[in-house]
Amino acid sequence: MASEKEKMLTQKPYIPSDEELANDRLYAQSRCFEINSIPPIEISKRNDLYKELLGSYGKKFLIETPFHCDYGYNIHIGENFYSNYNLVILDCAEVTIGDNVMIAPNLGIYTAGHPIDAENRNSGREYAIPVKIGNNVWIGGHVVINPGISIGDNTVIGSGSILTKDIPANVIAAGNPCKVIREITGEDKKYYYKKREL
Ligand SMILES: CC(=O)SCCNC(=O)CCNC(=O)[C@H](O)C(C)(C)COP(=O)(O)OP(=O)(O)OC[C@H]1O[C@@H](n2cnc3c(N)ncnc32)[C@H](O)[C@@H]1OP(=O)(O)O
Repeated sequence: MASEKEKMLTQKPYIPSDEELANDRLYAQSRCFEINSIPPIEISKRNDLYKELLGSYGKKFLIETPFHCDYGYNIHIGENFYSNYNLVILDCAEVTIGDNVMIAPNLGIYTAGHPIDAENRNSGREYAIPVKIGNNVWIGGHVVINPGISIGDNTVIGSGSILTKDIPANVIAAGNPCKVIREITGEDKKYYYKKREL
């Protein structure tokens, strides 16, 4: 019979209070506590702990603190990753982040959820669906990414957005719910912000 962890990792409903999963979370929470307690000047010590926690990572990354996650081993970040303060990743399923991704403060990536029906929900089961962020994506502050969402390459997500559906490549998307505002074109190469020329 599949363990609760196997169920979690294969997108089946699972019981998160299971002992193996509770121990895995305790390990990750303890690592996050250590990471968040390290003075910013000791950045290489902090990065060594991130490397022990994360599933995979590129040669260059900077994840400001505080940082919080559930398991760590389900998080895969590409080359040249930057996250500002207070990144929260509920990585019950895999969270795959491409190369050259920049994240503003207070992003929540939530792979997990609970059944809508109260009786099912009270049974203690939850589910987790992977999240995927492409290459060269910039995500503004105070964004929430729901379970199962993917964001295409080169896309910009506006501050305060709630992602309930996949967002394609090469667009600006924003709002609650997050929708495409416009495509990014060659014209954008001329400016850095609202017709301010580079
Ligand atoms: C890595 C870091 O730490 S970054 C530091 C943190 N910085 C941020 O979080 C800033 C994020 N920036 C934004 O959200 C910006 O609004 C951007 C980059 C997404 C868009 O900027 P612009 O291309 O200049 O878009 P522009 O201002 O022309 O807006 C176009 C339309 O989209 C709307 N819009 C733009 N941003 C958002 C948003 N975040 N939420 C909802 N609507 C938005 C505008 O109101 C406008 O609507 P209208 O056509 O009805 O008037």
